[in-house]
Amino acid sequence: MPEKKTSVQSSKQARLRNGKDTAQNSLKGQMGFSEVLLSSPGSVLGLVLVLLLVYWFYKDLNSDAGPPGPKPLPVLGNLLQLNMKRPYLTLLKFSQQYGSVFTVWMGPQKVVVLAGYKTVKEALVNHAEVFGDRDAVPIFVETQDKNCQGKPFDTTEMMSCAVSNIICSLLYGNRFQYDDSEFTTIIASFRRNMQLLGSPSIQIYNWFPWLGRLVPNRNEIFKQREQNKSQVLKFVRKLRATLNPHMCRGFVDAFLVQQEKEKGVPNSPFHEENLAQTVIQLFFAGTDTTATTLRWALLLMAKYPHIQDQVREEITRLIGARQVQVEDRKDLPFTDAVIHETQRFVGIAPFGLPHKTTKDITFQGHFIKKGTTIWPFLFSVLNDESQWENPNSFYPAHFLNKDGKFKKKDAFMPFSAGRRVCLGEGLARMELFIFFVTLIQRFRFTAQPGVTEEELDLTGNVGLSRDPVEHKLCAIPCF
Ligand code: HEM
Repeated sequence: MPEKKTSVQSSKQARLRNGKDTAQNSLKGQMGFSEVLLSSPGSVLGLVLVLLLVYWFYKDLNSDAGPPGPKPLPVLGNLLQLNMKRPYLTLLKFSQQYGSVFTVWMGPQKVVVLAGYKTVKEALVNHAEVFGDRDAVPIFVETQDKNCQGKPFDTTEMMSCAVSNIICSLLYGNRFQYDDSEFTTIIASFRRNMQLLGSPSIQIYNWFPWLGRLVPNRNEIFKQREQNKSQVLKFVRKLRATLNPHMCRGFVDAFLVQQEKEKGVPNSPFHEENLAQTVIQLFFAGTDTTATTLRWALLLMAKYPHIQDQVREEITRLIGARQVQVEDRKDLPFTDAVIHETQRFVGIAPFGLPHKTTKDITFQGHFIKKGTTIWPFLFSVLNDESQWENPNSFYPAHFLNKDGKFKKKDAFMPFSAGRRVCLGEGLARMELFIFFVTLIQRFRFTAQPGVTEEELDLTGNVGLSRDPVEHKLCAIPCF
């Protein structure tokens, strides 16, 4: 495959990813800490009082030894230096300044950030035990208890429904029609929760959990969580009523069968609360990540139609119109490379999830205390210049050798690595392949009329994950 066709230099994207965007873009893109607080005037007075009260508590913020980093302010830490809409850009700049192991203070919370492939791999794989604990995220802890016919459409709902149905099949042994109001209500409620969880005010809440009810989105999350839980328990009741222990329809059935066996066992984990939480977590972890990656993939295909043509040509040549199977992956190296490059390029989970050290460790010459919050900075691994030829471009050739065969890359870590590697990696990879091939087999994706390919925006918004900015695409049937 000619290199010219697969290397797409997106200079605007490159500047953004390097944190050197124009003044105009950074003004547009930045939402400062103070702006977020002032958007909720009722909380300002309370916040000032609380800040004064806790000042003495954090006054020795600077005295803790550990990896270097930008100088923090008392209580606020480094928040004022942080681009709240694109925090990964600030962290990339810090990593250039302070090296691959550095400290930032997210308000009063000390975070050690691990940046770049070599460092993240050394920590998560070579020291898997020490860096393998999950750190608690306050908002998670507290809430634990069409047919478009070529017309422009927002890909969000369609993708969420398709991917959620996979999780529904695994959990309930059942999938839903896209117009089933029970299903669309669940999807809408989960999506709203995802938006709230990724909102700047909830990020601030996670650093200052004592703000509690002053953060309005937190209260809505609690309400949504309760709704999600009662919806899940409603499904569980239906499944319990028709349970056949000899024919499990899905995870919930298997759980209920085990619950029956453990009746009377003290402290058995097989109780209703655990079941509801597990189902909710699998929905959260398994829907939005995969659906958003697929939305990015289609957006990239609309942006770079010559790459889309190459994918379709390969699919048509090798599997034609028949239904794709997982085993076809090995025969579709270019398609596989495009999917991998999509995941690398978009870095859907820029910071992974927080980890915590299980004991004191001296890592790359820096002392890190037991119990320190660790951020494996996956975005920096997926953009590490020492590992990727064109880190700032959408360049499927990253995953192809000179003969056009698929080439594995160790620095491909969108699912993280080590003890806490994504539980759903195998499922997600399967879903991405089957959905992507099926969609490209049947439709040509383009920008909506009046929007040029150049105008399709690849900037992305970071909440809980890195989402594409709102956009519409056209899906034109290929036959
Ligand atoms: C493109 C899709 C996906 C991406 C990019 C992704 C990425 C990640 C990442 C970066 C983590 C954090 C790992 C760490 O802490 O080091 C994670 C954790 C997790 N993921 Fe995924 N994920 C995806 C899909 C899924 C799916 C489909 C499921 C389930 C069905 C799932 C379930 C989980 C769970 C349960 C965890 C927590 C594991 C733990 O705490 O040990 N993920 N994922």
